[in-house]
Amino acid sequence: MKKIAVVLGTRPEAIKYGPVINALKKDPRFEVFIISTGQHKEMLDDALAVFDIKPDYNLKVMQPGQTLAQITSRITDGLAKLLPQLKPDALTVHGDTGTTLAAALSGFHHHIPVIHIEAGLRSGNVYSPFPEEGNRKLVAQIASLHLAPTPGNAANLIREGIPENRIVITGNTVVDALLWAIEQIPQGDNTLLEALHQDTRKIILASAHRREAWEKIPDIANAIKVIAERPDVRVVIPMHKNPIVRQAFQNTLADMNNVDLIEPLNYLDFCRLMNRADIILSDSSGAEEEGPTLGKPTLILRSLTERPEATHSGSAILVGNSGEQIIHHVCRILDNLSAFKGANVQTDHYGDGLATQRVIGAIANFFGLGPAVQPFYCGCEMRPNNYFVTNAA
Ligand SMILES: CC(=O)N[C@H]1[C@@H](OP(=O)(O)OP(=O)(O)OC[C@H]2O[C@@H](n3ccc(=O)[nH]c3=O)[C@H](O)[C@@H]2O)O[C@H](CO)[C@@H](O)[C@@H]1O
Repeated sequence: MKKIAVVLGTRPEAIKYGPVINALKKDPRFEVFIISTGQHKEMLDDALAVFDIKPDYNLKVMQPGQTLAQITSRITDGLAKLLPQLKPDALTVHGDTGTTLAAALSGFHHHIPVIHIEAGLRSGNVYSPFPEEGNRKLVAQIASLHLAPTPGNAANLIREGIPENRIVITGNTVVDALLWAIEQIPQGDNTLLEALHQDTRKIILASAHRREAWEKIPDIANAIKVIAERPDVRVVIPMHKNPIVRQAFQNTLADMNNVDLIEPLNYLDFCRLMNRADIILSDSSGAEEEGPTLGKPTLILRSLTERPEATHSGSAILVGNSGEQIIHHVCRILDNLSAFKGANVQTDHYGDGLATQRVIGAIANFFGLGPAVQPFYCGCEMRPNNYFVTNAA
């Protein structure tokens, strides 16, 4: 039996790891230790609870106003105490957060093979997103096994000199989490969600929270205000816990009666909300993957992305964060919704719901405990819809 240390610290890591942790726990070939760094606090615990997961260890690094240097040093320090006791055969990290980089570095320091899930995403600009692009590039240099969600992600790694036999294309486990979540029967009442299902207006799910967008959030909020003046729309904004983000939305939108400024939702309710939405307008990486998977017109509030599959096929569009562009694109899609719904929009850019199985298979194969895995192939290049491109004004 191989001992696997799973390290995570943020809400999106919990969501994307959820199905993987539960599958690893059921697999008799592995013994799993879940180590939370606590980089996000409440949001992480809420997301883990959805998958019924409790960390075995918590490094509790979160402190108000902490710097990247402090996060990194507290995590490496905490793991330096824990890893020699646990003696794992491998350490898994996910994506590109501060937790990801610090945990990978700790694995390296202790000569423990690092398995990188969601490897190979690249925006091409090391400072954008910051620090995530740098984090994932650095982890690629340390990892022993690279689990790339898409063929494009694998190609990025090969271009950087990572040996092909260390890369497996798995699909993204967020698709597995999402497909599972929308099948779940809602627990408890969410009166807003019930109301939205009865509401005949067009529902826009909007959010923005990225570090690089903080100073633009007032512009984004002003653009949403203009859009919300249309009588045929209702805008729902689950606000991130960050006070800068909340203040900017509240200052501009608190008085609008067709804008709902709400607290973050648990993952199951958030998936129901995405499923009800007619348009998703967001700078969240999760939304970039989840929106196109649900076949929703997804407008990305960024000027570059490390997830270009949906924008290449035309199922999503990069609108940047200038108010004028946001208003233009949202109104264009609002006025063409029936055409979008009738179009054969590609939904399998990021996965087919079998990524977890491939991730577990690839880890087993890495240890010689199972056969090689058949890679995920999304056919992105083969089936462009170009909905947004052909309909661009
Ligand atoms: C700061 C940070 O950690 N950023 C990372 C985060 O970005 P990302 O911007 O996606 O992070 P978010 O904190 O928005 O989390 C997104 C996830 O949370 C869910 N959700 C969102 C709102 C809500 O009210 N309830 C809820 O459950 C979404 O369905 C999604 O799965 O994850 C990405 C991987 O996916 C990484 O590339 C980013 O570096």
